[in-house]
Amino acid sequence: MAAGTLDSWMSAGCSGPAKKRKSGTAHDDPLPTKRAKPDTKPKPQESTPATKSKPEPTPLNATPTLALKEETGDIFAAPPNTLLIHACNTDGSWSGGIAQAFQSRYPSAFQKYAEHCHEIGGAKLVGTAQLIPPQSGDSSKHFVGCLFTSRHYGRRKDPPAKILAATGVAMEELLKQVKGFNAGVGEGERVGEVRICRINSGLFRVPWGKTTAVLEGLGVGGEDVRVVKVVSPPEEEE
Ligand SMILES: Nc1ncnc2c1ncn2[C@@H]1O[C@H](COP(=O)(O)OP(=O)(O)OC[C@H]2O[C@H](OP(=O)(O)O)[C@H](O)[C@@H]2O)[C@@H](O)[C@H]1O
Repeated sequence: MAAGTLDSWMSAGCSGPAKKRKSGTAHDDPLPTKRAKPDTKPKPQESTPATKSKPEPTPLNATPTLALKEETGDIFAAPPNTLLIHACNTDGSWSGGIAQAFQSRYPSAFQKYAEHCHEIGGAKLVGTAQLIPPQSGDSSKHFVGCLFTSRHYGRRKDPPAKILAATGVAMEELLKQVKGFNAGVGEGERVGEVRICRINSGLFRVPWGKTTAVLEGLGVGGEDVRVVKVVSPPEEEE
């Protein structure tokens, strides 16, 4: 299922949500199905009846998109219930880059991730996400969000276009998982702040600006999460 979703997302140009794109990009939406209702109301002060051929302007904020707020600091120095997001391979390895730091801080979350990879594994996981709630054995009460953006790691990592396509659908899925999780627990247990590192830009070698464009193109109209903090160490400041 994930592969089909990913393929359709890629064929849509890898620059925003594929299936659920609403009215954010007017130029490639020639059939405004949402406005299919016949307009029976008389239009006051319509001077030229021939205005039908004129495209209706897309209302501002019709589809809110994900906002990224860049900050410098330590992503892990976060309040309880913060969700920390990073990019993962599907091989069950957090052995390099920031993933290694996740493994040492959240060994129980790592176990959940590794089990998930071994149970499902392979191509089926690419373009999906895993929300891991705080685990009692871990050092901080943080959620870990895994975006499966490449099947493998190292020299066998996926090419950038595929990683970017997987990133969009994986993030959409993660936001849905957050909404589902929040709906089932009390206020004190819900996901609070959401943080992400500059995913894909290190070992996966995808320029951060390309990932930013994908994430900022995601529609978040129905989601609990609309803002994500991008927290980077000082040496990455631009
Ligand atoms: N300790 C630290 N504290 C704070 N920020 C740190 C940091 N270390 C690195 N960063 C920054 O965090 C961003 C992402 O860079 P990364 O290279 O981590 O990840 P990526 O998303 O490109 O690639 C994912 C694959 O890397 C991993 O390692 P393995 O393949 O398992 O070996 C995974 O498992 C995946 O497979 C960049 O801004 C880094 O500067």
